[in-house]
Amino acid sequence: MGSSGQQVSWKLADHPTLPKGKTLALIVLDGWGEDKPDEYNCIHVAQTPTMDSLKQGAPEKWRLIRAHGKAVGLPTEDDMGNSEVGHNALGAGRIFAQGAKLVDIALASGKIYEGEGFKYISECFEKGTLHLIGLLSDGGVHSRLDQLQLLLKGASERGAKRIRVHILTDGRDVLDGSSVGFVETLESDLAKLRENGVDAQIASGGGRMYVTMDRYENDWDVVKRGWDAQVRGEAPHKFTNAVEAVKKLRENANDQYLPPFVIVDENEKAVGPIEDGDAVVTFNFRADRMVMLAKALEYQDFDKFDRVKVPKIRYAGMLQYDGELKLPGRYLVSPPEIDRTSGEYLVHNGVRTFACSETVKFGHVTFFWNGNRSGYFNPEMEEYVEIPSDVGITFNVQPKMKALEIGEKARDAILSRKFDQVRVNIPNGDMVGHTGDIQATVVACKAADEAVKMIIDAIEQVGGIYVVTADHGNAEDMVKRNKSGQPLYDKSGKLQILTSHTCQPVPIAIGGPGLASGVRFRNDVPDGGLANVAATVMNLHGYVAPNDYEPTLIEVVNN
Ligand SMILES: O=C(O)[C@H](O)COP(=O)(O)O
Ligand SMILES: [Mn+2]
Ligand SMILES: [Mn+2]
Repeated sequence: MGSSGQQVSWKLADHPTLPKGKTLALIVLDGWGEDKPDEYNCIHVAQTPTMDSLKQGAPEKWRLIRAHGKAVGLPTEDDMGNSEVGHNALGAGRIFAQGAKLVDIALASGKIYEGEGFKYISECFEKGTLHLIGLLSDGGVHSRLDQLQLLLKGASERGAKRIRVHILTDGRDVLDGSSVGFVETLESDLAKLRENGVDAQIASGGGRMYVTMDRYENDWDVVKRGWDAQVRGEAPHKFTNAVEAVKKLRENANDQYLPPFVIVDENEKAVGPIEDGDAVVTFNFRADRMVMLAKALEYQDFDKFDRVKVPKIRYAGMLQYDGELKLPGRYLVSPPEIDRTSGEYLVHNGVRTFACSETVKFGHVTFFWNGNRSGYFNPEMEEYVEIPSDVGITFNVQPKMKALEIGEKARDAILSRKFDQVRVNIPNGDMVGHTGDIQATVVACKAADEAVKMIIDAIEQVGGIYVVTADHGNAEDMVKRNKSGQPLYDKSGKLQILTSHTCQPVPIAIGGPGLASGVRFRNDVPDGGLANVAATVMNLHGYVAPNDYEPTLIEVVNN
């Protein structure tokens, strides 16, 4: 059954000319966009002979596709792409209105306050405190400040009398250093609420990569540090004012890595630990970096760290973060219903699938790829392999990450001939790009290129096909620029480093000895984007995609 309750016909039609049974490697380079060559384009600076040679195949075997804005279901063309929406589009073959947009719509119409989730938490407003936990920035990747502002206003108008905000500073989807301004804005909003008789304050905080927002269970200590501050009111740093806290802590760390702090009153008492009878909302719409906290808040049996205190709360996510685990059970906005993904179709049609990445991107080629569902569709047909990521480091100190190991696992899976599709995410360009370290990102891009070579070589050996693409840009531009493209400097003359993704298109290349002659990119889908890749891949497996999928990027010409 489909999620709409309709019977789904899983059988795919045979492609009129393309054969089945070719081993296909599907390589996603994370954070690998196309941009003009200059010294801040780390992909250009790095030695990337494999990707360079693929580019020689343009326009028939190499082209660019869109990976940001409306092409991936984001609200506007100014929204950069990200891994969630990118892998959702790649896997699902259709464009779904994504969390950012769904929350915008629910807030604008007021429907957010009419749903089960809000009713559930609002029953605590009379006696308890409303806690809002999430990423404080306007990055639009995991959360957005304006959505938090509307929620604060809406909740207070609907009876919340005591509100505590637990902030996570960004500097990863937005410029490092911007956290101070976001905290100032939030403080002035909370002051206005106080003037209107609502007891509203920031209660705790910390940098997103060090506090709370780990993903795919890479390092539970990150979540524990947040728990101690948010729930227990305990942290190594205590301040009476959040702006002062962030300014002070920034002396020794950047926004992403600020240590945890709590706000205390004049008696050194934490102003907002979470207590019995309180309501909690995690206001990020994106799933991956909220799932771990959601588990800690929701599960009775929980053994990932000692929570010490487990208050009886009413908890809702901004969205439901995991459709398979139904986590959390209560949420303010229904998530996009990403059903009938290409992975599910292909498994039903006998395509044996192998997927692999290292921990920090593992869920991208599994969970996001499969429409935000954890687990297998059919464990007999699929194998997902996770290579443990390094823990407790910033990736500029290990820019090669596990690219080689991912390449080896994919190579072995291809050579085993046990799989029809071998799918990987190679994280380097993105994870090192986010650190803002240009030299390290150059090393990262070279390592990613070497991993691609290893996989393509294996495909050569088995007579298979490769598809190489990316989920969004990052490493191809490491500086903030003005409208005419010139790098920007701050007041002290320092280059403004861009740690975030970009709005650039990404490459897609096809090839390999198994690619039937006459297969080439069509030139009648000039606006093609990530969502067009699924139908393309289905063709290369010998099938025609379902009618409602975005059109394939390839055609077969007689030669
Ligand atoms: O979560 C992150 O690391 C960033 O906010 C976005 O990066 P990703 O979309 O590539 O994961
Ligand atoms: Mn990504
Ligand atoms: Mn990223």
